[in-house]
Amino acid sequence: MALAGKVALVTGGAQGIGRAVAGALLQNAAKVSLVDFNQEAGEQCITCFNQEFGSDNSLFIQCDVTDREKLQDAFKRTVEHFGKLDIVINNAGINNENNWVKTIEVNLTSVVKGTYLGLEHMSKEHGKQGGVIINVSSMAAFLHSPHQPVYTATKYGVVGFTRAIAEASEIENYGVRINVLCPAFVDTPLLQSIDQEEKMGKFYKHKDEIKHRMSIYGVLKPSLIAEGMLKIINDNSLNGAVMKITTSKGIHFQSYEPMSA
Ligand SMILES: NC(=O)C1=CN([C@@H]2O[C@H](COP(=O)(O)OP(=O)(O)OC[C@H]3O[C@@H](n4cnc5c(N)ncnc54)[C@H](O)[C@@H]3O)[C@@H](O)[C@H]2O)C=CC1
Ligand SMILES: CCCCCC(=O)/C=C/[C@H]1[C@H](O)CC(=O)[C@@H]1CCCCCCC(=O)O
Repeated sequence: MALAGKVALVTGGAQGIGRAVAGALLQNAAKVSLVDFNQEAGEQCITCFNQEFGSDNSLFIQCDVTDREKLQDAFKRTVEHFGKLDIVINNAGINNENNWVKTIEVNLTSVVKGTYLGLEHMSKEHGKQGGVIINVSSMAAFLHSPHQPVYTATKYGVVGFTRAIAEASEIENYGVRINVLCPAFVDTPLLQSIDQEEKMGKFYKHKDEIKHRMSIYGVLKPSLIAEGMLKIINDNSLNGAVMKITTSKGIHFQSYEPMSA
């Protein structure tokens, strides 16, 4: 998919990985709608983007992705503003083992909802022109952490859901490619949650073990995740792909045994 003139919606786009991805899309002449609940970070981000890429190319929509009506409205406003939708990146995520219900809502339920909304606005089934959806999981879906059981569960869930719906898209000829990206540790504000007892809950006492893992595995730059994201968007052959990004192997793909039945 050539990026110039394409319209992307990025959840959690105001900071961290989402912001890096949005910046890379704008750099490649796409238009971007940032959907994020952090008003301050969103406004700050859009001010920078307007200065760097021109004021007609990005839009900030304040929205909590767990609010289904608001998320639906964010998709609608993006299409009204830019005239169409080509790319959806379901990236918003949190690390909160204390409020684990919220973690499931943000990291998994909202990704499912964002995928279905993406299909509603891009699938040939709905008379639209096709597109690409990328859901953000984590290497936690392959190397679980005893200190983040619910976060781990949501990231396993995102991989399973994405692979299954990608196959449905192929079978039903939706014209939408759906893939999942699994980064190892990335240098973003999310990592600060390790030092927050109110987020780590009873696993707070293990924070040094997580930090030890970080020192072993290293910490990636958000720009590398953006590079992986653009690779998925540009490669029209990818559907149901599970991209992993680690310091040891860089950008690579998980392979699976073909299903026998
Ligand atoms: N930073 C890391 O080490 C890794 C992050 N990931 C995943 O990457 C994704 C992005 O994470 P980061 O950029 O690191 O985090 P971050 O905390 O830096 O940014 C997340 C963004 O999502 C927004 N957000 C959170 N909850 C929201 C909600 N309910 N509604 C709307 N927006 C919401 C935040 O306001 C923030 O702008 C997440 O899904 C995370 O699980 C995956 C692997 C590693
Ligand atoms: C603590 C909040 C940030 C969580 C970031 C994330 O998604 C974490 C993943 C780690 C998981 O919780 C346990 C880990 O060790 C994960 C990172 C795994 C990196 C593996 C890299 C392997 C390699 O380099 O080959």
